[in-house]
Order: sequence, then structure tokens, then C-alpha cells
Amino acid sequence: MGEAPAFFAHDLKEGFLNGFGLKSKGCETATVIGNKTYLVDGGCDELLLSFKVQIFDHSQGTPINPVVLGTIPNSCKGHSAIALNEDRILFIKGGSPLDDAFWFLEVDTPYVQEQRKSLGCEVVAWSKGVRGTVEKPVVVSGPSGVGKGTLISMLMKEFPTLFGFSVSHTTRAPRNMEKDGLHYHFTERSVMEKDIKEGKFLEFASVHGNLYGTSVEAVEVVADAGKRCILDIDVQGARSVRASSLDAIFIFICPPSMAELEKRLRARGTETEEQILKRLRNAEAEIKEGESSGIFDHFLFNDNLEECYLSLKKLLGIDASVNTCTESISEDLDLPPIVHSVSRIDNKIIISYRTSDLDNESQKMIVLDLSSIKGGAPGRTRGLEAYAIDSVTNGSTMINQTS
Ligand SMILES: Nc1nc2c(ncn2[C@@H]2O[C@H](COP(=O)(O)OP(=O)(O)O)[C@@H](O)[C@H]2O)c(=O)[nH]1
Ligand SMILES: Nc1ncnc2c1ncn2[C@@H]1O[C@H](COP(=O)(O)OP(=O)(O)O)[C@@H](O)[C@H]1O
Repeated sequence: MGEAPAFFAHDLKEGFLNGFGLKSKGCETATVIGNKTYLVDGGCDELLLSFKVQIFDHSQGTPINPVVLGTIPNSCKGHSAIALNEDRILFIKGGSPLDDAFWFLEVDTPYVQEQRKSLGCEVVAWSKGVRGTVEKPVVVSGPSGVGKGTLISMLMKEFPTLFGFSVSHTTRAPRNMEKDGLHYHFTERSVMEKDIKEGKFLEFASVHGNLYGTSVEAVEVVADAGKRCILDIDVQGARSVRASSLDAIFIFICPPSMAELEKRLRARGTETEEQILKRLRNAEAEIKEGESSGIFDHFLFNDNLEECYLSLKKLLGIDASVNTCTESISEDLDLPPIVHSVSRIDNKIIISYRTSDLDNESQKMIVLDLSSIKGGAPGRTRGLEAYAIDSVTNGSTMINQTS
């Protein structure tokens, strides 16, 4: 990265003492945290497809070239940045759809510190602040061989934009056709146990002699893509999710009979005889617990596959006439506008702008509630709640809320 433009060289000497550490000029926006100034360059140059970041260390007076983990596609014309605390900057892209307008620049979060240690240089990370409204995740449980995977595959195939699969971690060995990162994250027990201790898992359980678990990241990746998350987990896992903060729908798939379950497991041909017997022994306990535990909202009998699939779709509120995602309300809005001003009152960031139609000009505001921010998985700060306020009518409308 080249030298800082004159405007910023001057301002760096002045020290950015304007309260919010907020300055912007042309396509650049700068904000100060501690001894460092972060200069985000949106690039007026149409060819620059992403934002770049420069860091100026006041104690050394020189720009540092940082490693930027992830970049924001450059599709806005006006933007601003505001330091939220010692480790995060809120970056606002003017003229962008609401769920693409707010980004966090993580400058000193634990994730960034970890990366800095391993890369040995200055690091910043981008993460999206607000995501579209997505329907509740779906937890699917049931004994091995009942058809969970088959039903989920059918759903994902028919509605690829609607559903996303939560890719679990497991210590079991991959089957022939299984791909790492797609069906499971296949992992070592010691690594998984370490990650569990560090709080990276939403739930985990020992199933048929192996460790399985859903990482926070696995669920959030799906939500970030604006899709409804599907979790294929056992009854113990479903119980843990029920007790967690994740508000989900719980579905238990039942086999028509134990004999049919055995037939399906054997026909699948993916387990040894010993593993099949273990799965069948566990199936009876799982079915009993599934039916009596009160965890599950719905029970589906997978006798005829097509009928069961239709029932599943009905239950999820989708049928042949619905093939688009529940649209985020924000997609209709083009906020915040290119010309806006940003201020902060306690835990609220206020973005003000003017709108005008034929007869009226009015002042509008978007309020971002910082108290809703969650740490999320590493490098994934999120959870901003945004409200639109019409300051003329004094009416208040919630325009987006994250889950
Ligand atoms: N608790 C928990 N269970 C999981 C997870 N992923 C898979 N499972 C369950 O582990 C069990 C075994 O899965 P798998 O080895 O793929 O065998 P299959 O069920 O016979 O296809 C199934 O009941 C899955 O629902 C997870 O992340 N957490
Ligand atoms: N309704 C059904 N009738 C007959 N076979 C089925 C039915 N549903 C699934 N299967 C078959 O049973 C086997 C086990 O299904 P799978 O989806 O792998 O189960 P799970 O994921 O619950 O372990 C697969 O070979 C699948 O094709």
C-alpha cells in the first residue's frame, strides 16, 4: 500500500480529536482507536472491487501494511466509520441494502489477536453486522438409518436458496462418498475436545462411540448466507440445543418398524456388522427418548419416502408453490443513503439523512442498537439491531432484527 494521502497525513498530526474519531474524505474514511488510525479506502476507482485498510501507528508515525481477513465487496459510494470500542469499528456503506450496509472491522478481538500471533503481522478482520431475517433453524433427529440424511438432501436439492446444512464435526472416519467440510468436518478427538473446552461448540455428544458436535460457526455460516439452518443431530444434541439460546423447530423421524430400520441400515452398506448392531441397539433407546422427552415439536413417520417428504415440507410451511427464500425485509430498502451523518448516544448509533418526494422534505434516522451485538464465532461479530425512525411523524418502525 502506498503513502497516506495529504489529507490524512495532516489529520494524523492533529490527532483526530473529534469525539467519535470520525473523519472522511472522498472515498476514504478514517477512525482512531488508541494509538492507531485505521484508514479504510473504498476507492473511487471503479476497478477497485473491495475496501482496503491502512493502519497508522502514531507511536511510530508510519503506515503499517495490515493483513485483511476478508474484504467487503465495493458497491457503495458514500461511507463512514465509527469506533465502537477498543477492538471494533463499525463501518457503514451508504446506498447499500440494509443487510449489506453495516460491517464490523475487528482490530483487536481475540480472533484477530490469535491471527496476529500466527501470522506475525498486523491483522484486521471484516464481519457483517446485520443479516437478513431468517426463519428458525430446523433440528432433525431420529435413529440411524431412518432416513434423516435422505430427507434433508431432498430438501436442500429442491430449495437450495432456502436451506443450508449445519456441517457437524465428528471423530468418526469418513464413509466412501463423504467429503470433508461438506458432510462433516472430520477431526481428531484431541482437537475437537480442545475446541469444545474453548466454547466453540453449540452442542456435542458421544454417539455410537464417536464424538459429534455442532460448532457455533457451522450454524452462523448458514445464517450469514441468509438461509434456514438444518441440523442433523442425535437426541442428546437436540436436548442441548433445546436448552441453548438457539430458537429452533425440533422434528423427530420415526421408522415404520425396527425390522425396516435394520433393512435400511444393511441396504445402505456403509457400516460393518458390529457397527450396524450397535446402531440398532441404540435406536430403541433413541426412539423411546425421542417420544417421551418432550424435546420434539413434531414426529414424522418415514414409511413411504415421498409421503414423508411432503409432510416435512408442509410442516416447514413450504410446498410446490413456494420456492423462494423468506425475503429479508431489508432487501426492499436502500438504506442508509449515500449522504448521511453518524452520531452516537450511549449504546445507540444514529444515522441521519434527508429524503424528499414531490411535496415534502423530511429528516429520517436509522438507529443501531449496540447493546444487541454478540461476539459470535471468531471473526464474526454480529447482531446489530436496526430501527428506522421517521423524525417528522415521530413514528418508529423496526426494519430489521437479527436472531
Ligand atoms: N449431537 C450431535 N449428533 C450428531 C451431530 N452430527 C451428527 N449427529 C448424529 O450422530 C448420529 C450418527 O451419525 P452418522 O455417523 O452420520 O450415522 P447415520 O446416522 O447412521 O447416518 C446420528 O444420529 C446423527 O444425527 C452433531 O453435530 N451433534
Ligand atoms: N422411506 C424410505 N423407504 C425406504 N428406504 C429409505 C427410506 N428413507 C430412506 N431410505 C434409505 O435408507 C437408508 C438410510 O437412510 P439415511 O438417509 O442414510 O438415514 P439416516 O441419515 O437417518 O442415518 C438409505 O439407503 C436411504 O436411501
